[in-house]
Amino acid sequence: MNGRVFVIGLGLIGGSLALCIKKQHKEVTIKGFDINREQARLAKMLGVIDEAAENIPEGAKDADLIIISAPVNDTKSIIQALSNLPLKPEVIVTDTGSTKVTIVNTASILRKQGITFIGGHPMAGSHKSGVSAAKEILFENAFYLLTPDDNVEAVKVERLKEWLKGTNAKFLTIAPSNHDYLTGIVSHFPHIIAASIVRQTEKLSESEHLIPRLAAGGFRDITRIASSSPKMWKDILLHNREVLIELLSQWQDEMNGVKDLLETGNGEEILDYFSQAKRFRDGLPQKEKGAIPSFYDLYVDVPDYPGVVSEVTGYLAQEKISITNIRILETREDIIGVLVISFQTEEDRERAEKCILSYTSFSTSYGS
Ligand SMILES: NC(=O)C1=CN([C@@H]2O[C@H](COP(=O)(O)OP(=O)(O)OC[C@H]3O[C@@H](n4cnc5c(N)ncnc54)[C@H](O)[C@@H]3O)[C@@H](O)[C@H]2O)C=CC1
Ligand SMILES: O=C(O)C(=O)Cc1ccc(O)cc1
Repeated sequence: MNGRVFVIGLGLIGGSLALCIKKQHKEVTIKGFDINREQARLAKMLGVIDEAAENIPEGAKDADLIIISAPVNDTKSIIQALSNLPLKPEVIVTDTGSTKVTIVNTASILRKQGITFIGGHPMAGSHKSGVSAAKEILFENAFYLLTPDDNVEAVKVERLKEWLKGTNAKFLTIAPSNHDYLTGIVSHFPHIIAASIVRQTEKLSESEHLIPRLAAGGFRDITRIASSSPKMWKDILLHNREVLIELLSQWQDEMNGVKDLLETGNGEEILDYFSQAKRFRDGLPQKEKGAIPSFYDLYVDVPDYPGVVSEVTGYLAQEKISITNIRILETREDIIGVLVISFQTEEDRERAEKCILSYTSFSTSYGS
């Protein structure tokens, strides 16, 4: 496709979408604007956008596609600002916000002026923020939820999907309220729980100084998302209050149930509690990237001798397999047990496994 794209909010998601669009549609010109001039400057320097706009009116006036990728409350104000501007009549305006009801309602102001707004939410990301974390592979295989109104022509939705084809995401159309309910369950609520576990641990560590050093492995896995942008999550919680309040009530009942199990000390029921959780967790589709994306992790059981980590990464480098992350699961402090190496694609993980098995006798697995 040819034309002009304007991205407002040049962070992780806006930057990644700009990269995807440029990869697929080489002829387009991508302009960007960020309220934080440093992010805009960085976006231009990294080649994420072609030009930085001075302000929203300048970037919006001749755009064929406008993508708003700011925190959800700022998205509301940006929609309001766009509604006061002369836009191309055929422009498509979309957003990437993690909530949809409030945003889609706010966008009725654009619809009244004959401007097409299609709510969007690419359900992949990370706890990192900012354009420097942007990558064109971020949305590969992830769900990309779209919430067009009934009066949006199907051809416009198809055009938006064509613009976003380079994401290699799976598009799914859904009603805004259903969106907020479902993402409340699988994405927003887990963020509250992760933050609450970290906060409880922080309080307890005031009197137990060993806690931060012991908080490895599972603690880090379950709390990774507590390192996400506080501003972004403040906005999301405020937009999805009702759903989250209901989920919190259910969670409190769930926790009271666990407390009862502990008080009665019924081993059979405790076993059943964990077994049922394991059954559902193990049954989740592994190839699917959900709201909480998994990277393609390879677990390598390594013996503990000096240089074992660089030995493994050296083999991968020889075969030109890039890794996105590497960490050590410690079974005992200072003793390497398992290396967890993350890859961007499933294919890279498979190649890496073959490579490690051919050079070493270490055992490997995909975890689950
Ligand atoms: N981080 C994630 O994993 C995901 C985030 N989202 C949603 O996408 C949106 C963007 O998130 P990220 O890119 O992660 O955040 P980010 O923090 O990396 O980037 C947001 C950018 O928007 C800019 N911004 C804020 N107000 C602005 C305004 N009025 N005008 C222009 N720029 C403005 C900020 O300066 C920042 O550079 C949010 O609505 C978020 O809920 C959706 C999917 C995943
Ligand atoms: O880092 C993670 O695992 C996330 O949870 C990413 C994420 C954040 C917000 C979304 O709306 C969708 C995905």
